[in-house]
Amino acid sequence: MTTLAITGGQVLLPDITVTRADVLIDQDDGEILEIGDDLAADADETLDAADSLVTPGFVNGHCHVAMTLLRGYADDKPLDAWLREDIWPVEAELTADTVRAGTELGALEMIKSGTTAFADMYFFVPTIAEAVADAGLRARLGHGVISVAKDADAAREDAREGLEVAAEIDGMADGRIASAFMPHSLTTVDGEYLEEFVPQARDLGVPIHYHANETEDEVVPIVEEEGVRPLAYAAEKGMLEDGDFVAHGVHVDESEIGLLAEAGTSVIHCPASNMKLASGMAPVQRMREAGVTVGLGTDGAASNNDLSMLDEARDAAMIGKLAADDASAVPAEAVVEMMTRGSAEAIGLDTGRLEEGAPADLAVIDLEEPHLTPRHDLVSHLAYAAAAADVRHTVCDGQVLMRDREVLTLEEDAVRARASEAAETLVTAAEE
Ligand SMILES: CSC[C@H]1O[C@@H](n2cnc3c(O)ncnc32)[C@H](O)[C@@H]1O
Ligand SMILES: [Zn+2]
Repeated sequence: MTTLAITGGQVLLPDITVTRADVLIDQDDGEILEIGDDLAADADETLDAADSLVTPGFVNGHCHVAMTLLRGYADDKPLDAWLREDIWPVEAELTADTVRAGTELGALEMIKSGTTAFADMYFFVPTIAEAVADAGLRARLGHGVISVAKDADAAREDAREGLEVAAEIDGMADGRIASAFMPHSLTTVDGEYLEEFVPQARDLGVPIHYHANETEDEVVPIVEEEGVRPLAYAAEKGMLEDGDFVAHGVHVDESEIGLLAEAGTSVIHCPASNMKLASGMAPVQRMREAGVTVGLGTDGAASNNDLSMLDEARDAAMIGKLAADDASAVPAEAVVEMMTRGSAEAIGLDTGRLEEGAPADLAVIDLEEPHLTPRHDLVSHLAYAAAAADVRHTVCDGQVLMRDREVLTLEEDAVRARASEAAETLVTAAEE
């Protein structure tokens, strides 16, 4: 057995308390062996965590990782115009090569900001899976299915690809990669395709993930055409079951919150994207009080504009208070839970907690910074004050992905150069 000890740190435990301890890891199994005192002596390798906080690796519950290529490409528009006028035309020019470059850039950014697992909906998913496997991260991936503006054959082919990809990649990278069936949203995939393909996804045993209730513009047509709220419609289509997870859940009413809680379908809250696209404020406090599992996600880098879960945590706490008109709503403990165990449970990956027997996915945050001084409350610092640049080390599945701010699984300069070139190629192709 090869072991790794994280020594001298303060450790964030599953009950969101912090204790002084070392963490001993079995690198062969990728599991935490022990959390306790003086564990360095027996370890083959150590990572110094003095003056640092050892947290579970952050879990980004909803992303479009290769959209790093479109960071800063189109800003300051609402969702529908942004997608139709800017994003979808350029995404039509994506290739496996450009998606690989964008995924590597996103993986680099995630590792540098302490994220060890994420859920992702995009195109060229087998290529994304390979890049994720090589970067050493954990992910649940799926092909984003869209039927609008396609003829029936093309729409059915796209949905079939969603299922085939889910079957192909599930379990890749020694189980670090899982899959899901991912219809883009309830308004961009026609009901007939949901009726045909959702049961097939159930047969495959994968969860369903989709954008839901993100804007009012998405709610109104479903109410008008189907006579029910979107999540009641989703339930009718068999898309609201235990293990399923929706992105956004901004415009949900009490009846829909009840449906989510009853079904065991989770919500991934994406506060930065919701603010930037002016989509609205999700009722996070109400959903949590009703028993809905709420995770946190960045959405793509084109609507955020970064993939830092630490930024997302602060945004979630701030907007959660504003939405509830209550400064005690969505407190630090809640967002720290949401960015770790909450997202992990929502997307169905076994991670997000530091305890014996848990997967060894963690981040070490350097506390020796002016903005993290003094140290009254490290949970408060994680929610409100820590930033991506404070992450010193990142470990996933027992493997060190970043040591002393140097990423070991990706060559940073080369990744940035390839991504810049791919972004240029993509935008040029879209303009021709
Ligand atoms: C079909 S793959 C995923 C698809 O989703 C688009 N997208 C990015 N951000 C959002 C968002 O906030 N709401 C809805 N759709 C979004 C992305 O550009 C891809 O086309
Ligand atoms: Zn999204």
